[in-house]
Amino acid sequence: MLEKDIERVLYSRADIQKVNERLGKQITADYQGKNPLLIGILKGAIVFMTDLIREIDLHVEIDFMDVSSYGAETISSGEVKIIKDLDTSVKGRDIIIIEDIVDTGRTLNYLMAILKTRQANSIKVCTLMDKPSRRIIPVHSDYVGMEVPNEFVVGYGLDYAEQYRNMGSIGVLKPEIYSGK
Ligand SMILES: O=P(O)(O)OC[C@H]1O[C@H](OP(=O)(O)OP(=O)(O)O)[C@H](O)[C@@H]1O
Ligand code: HPA
Ligand SMILES: [Mg+2]
Repeated sequence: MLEKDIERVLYSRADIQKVNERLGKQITADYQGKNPLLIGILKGAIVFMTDLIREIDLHVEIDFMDVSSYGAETISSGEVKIIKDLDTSVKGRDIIIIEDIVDTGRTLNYLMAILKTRQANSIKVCTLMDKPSRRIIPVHSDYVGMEVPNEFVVGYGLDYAEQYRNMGSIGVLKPEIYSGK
């Protein structure tokens, strides 16, 4: 039903699962003997994060932050604010920020600036998708699932006007969806 609004599927559920397995193995290898704190960035990262953590064969903890810059538009307003802060102290912890997508880089840049002041032992970033063609602020991601073209993508946690987060695949919407038909 949801996929009828999709013009082009970029990644199927099976494609995404393979990416999650690869990222999970990398993180498992890199954090041997550690107990990383995975910080999911609401709301987009939740679907990815729930699948990714089950591919990590380590003791991990999870927490969430909501730092929002987009309204119902597909273009960023440029404004970033904290909607929900962490419940856990990151002092001395090895933290991994979990994002669904890095687009302009504004959200990640803001998050890094905040988290760097909190004395974590290490800070790394794992993003399912990277859209480097849209970057406004240079940011570094340590684990990247896939690079996506300069198109607005939905599904697997990513929304258009809060819809399509529950679609299993990732794709590009038909233009008529934006024009309200
Ligand atoms: O690199 P940027 O241009 O900052 O864009 C990336 C951010 O935008 C989206 O979140 P959004 O603010 O839409 O909130 P949501 O996750 O609740 O949809 C996405 O989940 C990233 O957090
Ligand atoms: N889709 C959904 N949400 C987003 C995107 C995107 O391509 N880029 C930044 N937030
Ligand atoms: Mg959004």
